[in-house]
Amino acid sequence: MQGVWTPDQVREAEQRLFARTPEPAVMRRAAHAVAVQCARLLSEQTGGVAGRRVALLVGAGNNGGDALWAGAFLRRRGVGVTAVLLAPDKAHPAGLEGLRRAGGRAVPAEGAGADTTGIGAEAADALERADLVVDGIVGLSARGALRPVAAELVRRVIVPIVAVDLPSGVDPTTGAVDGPAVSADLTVTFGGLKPCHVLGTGAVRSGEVTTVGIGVTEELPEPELSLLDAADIGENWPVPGPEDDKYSTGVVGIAAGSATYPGAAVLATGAAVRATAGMVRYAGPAADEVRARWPETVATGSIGDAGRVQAWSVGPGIGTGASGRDVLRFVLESGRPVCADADSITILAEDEAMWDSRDPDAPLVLTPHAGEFARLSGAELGADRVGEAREVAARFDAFVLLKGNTTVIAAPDGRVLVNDARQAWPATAGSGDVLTGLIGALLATGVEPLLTCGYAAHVHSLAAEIAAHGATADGPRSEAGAPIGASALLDAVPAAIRAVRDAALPS
Ligand SMILES: NC(=O)C1=CN([C@@H]2O[C@H](COP(=O)(O)OP(=O)(O)OC[C@H]3O[C@@H](n4cnc5c(N)ncnc54)[C@H](O)[C@@H]3O)[C@@H](O)[C@H]2O)[C@@H](O)CC1
Ligand SMILES: Nc1ncnc2c1ncn2[C@@H]1O[C@H](COP(=O)(O)OP(=O)(O)O)[C@@H](O)[C@H]1O
Ligand SMILES: [K+]
Repeated sequence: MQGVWTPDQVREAEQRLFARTPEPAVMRRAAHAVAVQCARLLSEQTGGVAGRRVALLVGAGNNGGDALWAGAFLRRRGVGVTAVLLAPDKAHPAGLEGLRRAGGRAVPAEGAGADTTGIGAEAADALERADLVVDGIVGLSARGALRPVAAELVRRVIVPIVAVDLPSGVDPTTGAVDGPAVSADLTVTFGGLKPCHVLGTGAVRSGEVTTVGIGVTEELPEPELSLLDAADIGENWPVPGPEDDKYSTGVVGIAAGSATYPGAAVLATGAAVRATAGMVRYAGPAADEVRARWPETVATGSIGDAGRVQAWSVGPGIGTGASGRDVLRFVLESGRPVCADADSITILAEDEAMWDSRDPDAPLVLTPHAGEFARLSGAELGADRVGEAREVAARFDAFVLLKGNTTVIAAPDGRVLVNDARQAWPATAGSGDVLTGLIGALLATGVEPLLTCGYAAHVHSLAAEIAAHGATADGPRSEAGAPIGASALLDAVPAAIRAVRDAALPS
């Protein structure tokens, strides 16, 4: 499990560190780590370090200070370093002095010989000749997108960019980008990951992320968010043991689909069949279709005849009319853990009385996409997906899995897990039905709901990736991949489970 800390948590940890280690020494540690990574990248990209050229984009604060000190370290390794100062009067004085002492030079971003964009001739020249650019424009104190001059400098860069702490222009707390921003090849961050490295567009803009401790890590509190590793999941994915039978490994009920939408039933049921070893019961109007596709399922036309289950997945394709409401009421009253998806979320959002059916002691998982989330919360989803998911989870005393490229999972007690898909292949109709089936199956085996959602989201996105890139049985793995449908995603679920379980094997 990897922790993610908010900018405020990191700042407070830094203050505790400064009581032991003076601030300039901490900054030099941070800058040295940036320089080491720059040298590595220069070496990989150009075959050497000495004699190469680096341009530093330097803003008004300590982030710019880090970049200037990193430039001083690089200068000592024979790199030609030019700092392009966005705010020459405010550039970190000690860093600037350090760079100059080491033989580096500094030029204003808006200097003499400016063209119509306002960029000075020396700054333009430094960028044109650079083998690598360091982004020290703004760090933890960033607000909003890059301002015009910084945006113009960044637009001109055609070589790899190393971001100091985070890619400038990305919101540190939400990962949102609402205008020009840096796209880094590598981000060197300090103390621990911040939300912008793992959420939304920020995760993409960060490129490869390297975390260096610089003494801050030891001072950090409990993380604000966590990411699960494949090994965490593989180690705990429920598989049958010698004493198990089909009941002890969990019986899940799937209440999904309708005459109009039998596919939702087939996909959700199939996911449950593939996720865990126990038994899958299906109840609903698509019983014939489900039986035909999944003969191992115990299928019935009516929810009242479904039989005993340890958890329910309800919602995909049930409709929001009277029959859908009856089905939802039945599972909420069952006292079993419930994963409520799709139409059942819409019903819960519209009909306050439906909540009265809920057994308050049974965990409820809600799996909205952005539109369904807006119905629940009462407003369009904003940039702060973590904050909003946490708020809705607390309000409804439910586990909320907010879907998207980055899936945010919030527990009612405030814990948050994040799954970054790092690709978008699951963005296909019916893939949510597969996720519902995975979650129900894990809940039935007794996995704790927050972890259930984390495991399911990870395996779901990994299955999509495996399917898109070609499972081994289909031939050689493709680097580029191709679009998939939800059925292909479902077919790749066992391969994804095998991959996470293999990741947990002792090496
Ligand atoms: N406190 C310390 O000594 C340490 C700080 N560190 C560095 O310091 C950074 C934080 O430094 P600061 O708090 O001084 O602030 P930043 O360097 O993040 O920001 C500086 C200033 O940039 C301006 N700014 C905000 N948004 C902008 C935008 N969109 N475009 C252009 N300018 C914008 C603001 O006026 C802000 O005060 C960290 O990200 C890290 O890189 C590291 O050196 C570790 C130690
Ligand atoms: N751009 C994307 N990148 C990665 N995953 C995505 C993206 N868009 C959607 N997903 C995932 O695909 C699934 C879609 O679910 P949902 O919207 O309920 O679809 P449906 O109702 O058609 O089954 C969710 O697991 C979601 O997290
Ligand atoms: K930066």
